Amino acid sequence: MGAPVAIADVAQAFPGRSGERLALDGIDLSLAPGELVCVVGPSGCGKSTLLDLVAGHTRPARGSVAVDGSPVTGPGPDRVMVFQEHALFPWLSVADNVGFGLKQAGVPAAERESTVARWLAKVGLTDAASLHPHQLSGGMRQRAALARAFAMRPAVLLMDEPFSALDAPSRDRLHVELQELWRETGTTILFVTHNVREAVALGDRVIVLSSGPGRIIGDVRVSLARPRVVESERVVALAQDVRRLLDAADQLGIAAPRGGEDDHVVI
Ligand SMILES: Nc1ncnc2c1ncn2[C@@H]1O[C@H](COP(=O)(O)OP(=O)(O)OP(=O)(O)O)[C@@H](O)[C@H]1O
Repeated sequence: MGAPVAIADVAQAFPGRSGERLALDGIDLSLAPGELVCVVGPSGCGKSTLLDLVAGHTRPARGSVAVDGSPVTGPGPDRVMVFQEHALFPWLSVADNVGFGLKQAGVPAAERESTVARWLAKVGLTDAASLHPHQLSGGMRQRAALARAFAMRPAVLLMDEPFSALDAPSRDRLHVELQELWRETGTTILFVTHNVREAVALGDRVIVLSSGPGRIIGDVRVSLARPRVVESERVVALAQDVRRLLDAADQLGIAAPRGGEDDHVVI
């Protein structure tokens, strides 16, 4: 079996005003088993495009994407995505949402029930099992989405800015909870964010992307003790180093994060 994620010389292009426009170029990235890798970069640098390629929603214009040694040719239950918007089904209870993927995968009812109960307990939603998504807070909804994703035991969990819409206290709590769930399950995670501190707080590595087209300009190993929080002094210091990388790329004209309102990268 190969690396959980192996991306080799990938480019992706989309139709632009004057022909094809490169969104990603020369992307080489491998994740080790159980690694939590964060990808950070300015708005439009291709972070979601990268996740879509691993999820199999799109095929690369060039290069290859493989998961556990098999080329990605389309979506599959081995790759589960968690989005900024929770994407829970509003007409299903929390328990049925968490069990939805298991049901689709043909897991027998008894096993499904015990798996759902276990995951609801892990994310602290046992008492909310019969509620519907509109009855939950934003943090509870994202915890339900996490439970649904982890319950599938994916080879790779793909996370696209899952906590960006939350208030700071909920986000901080979920940072710690995610690190606990990740440690306990050994899941390989590819986590996309525009928040540099979040990337440093969560990642074993932080992959820094430039934009226009998205290229890897940094691969920063983070070896601080866990669980980490975004306010920790050492996280803030390392986030500043990453930010300097982005600024240097900007000055060299190979990235486009400008300080100011339009700069989507936050620290
Ligand atoms: N389906 C598509 N058709 C045309 N262009 C696209 C498509 N998807 C993405 N793009 C373009 O590719 C580039 C990268 O987009 P992508 O959404 O991956 O960036 P991002 O880093 O995730 O941005 P953000 O942080 O704002 O979510 C952008 O210029 C975007 O306009």
